[in-house]
Amino acid sequence: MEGTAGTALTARGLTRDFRGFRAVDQVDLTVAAGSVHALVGPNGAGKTTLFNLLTGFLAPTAGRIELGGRDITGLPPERVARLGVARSFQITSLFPQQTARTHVELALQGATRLGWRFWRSDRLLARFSARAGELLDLVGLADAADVAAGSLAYGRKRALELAIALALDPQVLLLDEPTAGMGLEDVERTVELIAAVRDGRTVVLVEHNMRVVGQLADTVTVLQAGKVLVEGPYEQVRADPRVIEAYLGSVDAAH
Ligand SMILES: Nc1ncnc2c1ncn2[C@@H]1O[C@H](COP(=O)(O)OP(=O)(O)OP(=O)(O)O)[C@@H](O)[C@H]1O
Repeated sequence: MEGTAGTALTARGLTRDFRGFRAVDQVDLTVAAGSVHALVGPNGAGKTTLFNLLTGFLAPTAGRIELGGRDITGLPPERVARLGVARSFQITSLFPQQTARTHVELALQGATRLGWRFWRSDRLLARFSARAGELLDLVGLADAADVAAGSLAYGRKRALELAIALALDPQVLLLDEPTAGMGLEDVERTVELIAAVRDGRTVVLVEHNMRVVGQLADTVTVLQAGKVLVEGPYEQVRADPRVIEAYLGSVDAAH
C-alpha cells in the first residue's frame, strides 16, 4: 500500500524556536499514506516538539505542513483533528470516574460536530453505543466497557486512549511513545494492537523502544538536535554509523 496512495503528511523546513533555542530545525518529512513512520532520536532531539507542530498544539516559527496536499500550517489542534489527524498523549488524560465506554462515546460524540443535540436522538445514541462497543473490542477492552477508567491497569488505560483516538476515525494517527512505561507483555500487546489499527490509515509514532520500531515501522526518521539525521527503512537506519554515534553516550543507548 505504501507509496501507491501518495503522501499523507509532509513537513517542509519546519522550525520551532523557544526563546532563541531551536528545538526543531528545518525538518523535512514525508509520511507515505498507509505507512507506519517512526520518529526516533536521543532525548531532547525534538520529537515531541515535532509532534506538537504536526498536530497544531504548537505553531511553527517557520515552515509548512501539508495534510494530503492541504496546507494546515498554523491551524489549531481541533481543526487539525477534524481534518483527520488524531493523536494519543504520552501522559494519560482520562477521567478516572468515567467508564471506558463513556470515554469512547464522548469521543464519538465530539467527532460528529452535533454537540449535545445528539442526546435527543435515541437512534444516534444507539449508534454511538454500538460503535463504542466495536472500538473497545478492537483494543481488547470489551470486558472492561463498564469499568471506571481510573481502575484500569496502566496498559489498559493506554489501550483506552487508543480507542478514544480511533473514535475520530483518523486518516493519520500519531502515537506518542505508545509503549512507554509498559512491561514486556503490554508492549507485545500494544505492538499487535497498532499492527491491527494501522489498517487503512497512516501511523506516525514516537518510540524509544527499538524492537517496537523494528516490528512496526516502514520508515524511520532519526532526529538529532532538532534536525533530521537519517531517514530510511529500519534495518538500514539501525546500521547507519551516524545513528549509532548519536545514540552512544545517550541514556537511550540501553533501549
Ligand atoms: N516549551 C519549551 N520551552 C523551552 N524549551 C523547550 C520547550 N519544549 C521543548 N523544549 C526544548 O526543546 C528540545 C527538544 O525537546 P523535545 O521534548 O521535543 O525532545 P524529545 O526528542 O521529544 O525528547 P524526549 O525523548 O526526552 O521526550 C529540548 O532541549 C527541550 O528542552
